[in-house]
Amino acid sequence: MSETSRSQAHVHRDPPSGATGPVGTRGTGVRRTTPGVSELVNASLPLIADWLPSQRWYAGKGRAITGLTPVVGTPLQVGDPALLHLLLRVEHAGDGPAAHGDIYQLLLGTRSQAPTGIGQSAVLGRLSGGPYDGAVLYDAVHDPELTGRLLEHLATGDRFGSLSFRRTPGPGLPSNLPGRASTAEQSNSSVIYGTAFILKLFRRISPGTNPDLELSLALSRAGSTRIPRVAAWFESRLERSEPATLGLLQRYLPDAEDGWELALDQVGRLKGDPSPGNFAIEAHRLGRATAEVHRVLARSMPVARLDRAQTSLLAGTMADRLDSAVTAVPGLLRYRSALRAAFRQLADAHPDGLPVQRIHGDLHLGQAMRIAHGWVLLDFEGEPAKSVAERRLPQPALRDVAAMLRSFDYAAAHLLAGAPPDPELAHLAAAWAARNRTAYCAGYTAGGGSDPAASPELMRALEIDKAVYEVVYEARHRPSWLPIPLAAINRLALTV
Ligand SMILES: Nc1ncnc2c1ncn2[C@@H]1O[C@H](COP(=O)(O)OP(=O)(O)O)[C@@H](O)[C@H]1O
Ligand SMILES: O=P(O)(O)O[C@H]1O[C@H](CO)[C@@H](O[C@H]2O[C@H](CO)[C@@H](O)[C@H](O)[C@H]2O)[C@H](O)[C@H]1O
Repeated sequence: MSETSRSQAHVHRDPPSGATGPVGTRGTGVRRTTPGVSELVNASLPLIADWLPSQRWYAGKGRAITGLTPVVGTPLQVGDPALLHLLLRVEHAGDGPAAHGDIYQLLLGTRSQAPTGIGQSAVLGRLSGGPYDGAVLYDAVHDPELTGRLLEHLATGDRFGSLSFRRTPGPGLPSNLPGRASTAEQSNSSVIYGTAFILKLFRRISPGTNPDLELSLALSRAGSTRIPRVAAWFESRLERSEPATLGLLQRYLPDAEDGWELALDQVGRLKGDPSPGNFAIEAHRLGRATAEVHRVLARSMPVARLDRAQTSLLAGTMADRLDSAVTAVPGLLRYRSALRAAFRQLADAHPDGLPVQRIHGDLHLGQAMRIAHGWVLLDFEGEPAKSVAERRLPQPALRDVAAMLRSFDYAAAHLLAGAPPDPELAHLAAAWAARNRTAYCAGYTAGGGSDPAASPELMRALEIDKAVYEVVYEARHRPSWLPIPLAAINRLALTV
């Protein structure tokens, strides 16, 4: 923590409310306070406060931490190394009086010496005081022995106080695989077990079932092969609310190729290759796969029809999101009236309302993996910036289509980024994006999805809404990428 935030933060050193028994209490649901857990948690808090803001998955960047309060601390292994599972409430300067901060999931390892090969960024520091005085505290995601422990708990369906590990029916899970931390750029943290499984540890925790688990389970249960099969998950009761999903174990796809990487490779070939590959065939297949997933979701989860007033409300939500984005990124102000007009036109174009259903919610090329039998979709969590309640609302299925169209645009724009202006290359990149966007929409329609071309006002509003989200996302996480969605906003505003 910086000196400023350290002086403002108050660290609550009360024992975590759910501190549960040592490993010996597994399976019994018995809760008793383990001697030393609260001392370990308390000794960890100052190190956590320093380390948290630099984590990619930490959503409070730019806001000073004003409080850290342990919610539940569960020792999953004692000794050297020890493994502590911690749910921690983080409060920030500027949180309104009704806000209760954000809850984060931490898996903390302690050892007398840091594990070999662990990167500096995974080490929080040396503990001072408490039962592990002098031991190194680190992010246990990077310790294969300790992540192996988690797989054992998932395999046996253990329970530790409020932590429950749950398996789906089917073949048993191996319990002796060490886990390695994934190096993918992501919003959470993942651990890969051999070539068999991948465990996503959700970092910012909300009460209730995470949409990624909810939708992946619905698709798995419906027999869909368009997602990696769900094998297990774990959850915890937070205060008195329904259990919050903490981790999701799915089949790992070891030979899968990431759609974003494939697209960048194809776009890169536009630079001077006389016979660039034809990605449009893949874009078409991806459109079909998206439609297939939508059809299964529409069969297995609730669908509805927004009436006229609700459609206007949907357009109003987009306008509200634009207004907050303008506050965060004032460069959007000059487009505001054109974009608001596009949202009004969406409502006017659909006087009879719109069909809605559960959707992916944050679809892009990086969420699509190409395996031998075709495309598989990942990460049904929705946009990380939205509340879980918002992410669970049924939406027009074309929202996912519009999001993927933005991704083709991103891949093309990536080719031009940072290079001197080259009108010929810009033309080739724009043509690449247009070709693949068209192929994706054609595949979506051929796969039984509703034809995007039949709803131009809706598609434009959805694409604008996504680009507005991206402007804020890039300003916050990757400022050098901000010109990509801003250029799209400029282009879309000119069509209104
Ligand atoms: N089942 C899987 N098989 C292979 N790779 C995967 C699998 N699930 C995720 N990945 C890899 O991990 C990355 C991040 O996963 P994702 O679910 O999108 O996490 P996050 O929600 O944290 O962004 C993906 O882009 C992909 O490269
Ligand atoms: O995959 P996440 O759930 O972490 O999604 C977030 O990060 C994405 C970037 O990794 C971001 O996607 C944006 O950048 C992509 C290229 O990196 C591009 O293909 C997408 O179209 C664009 O939206 C996503 O918006 C964000 O929620």
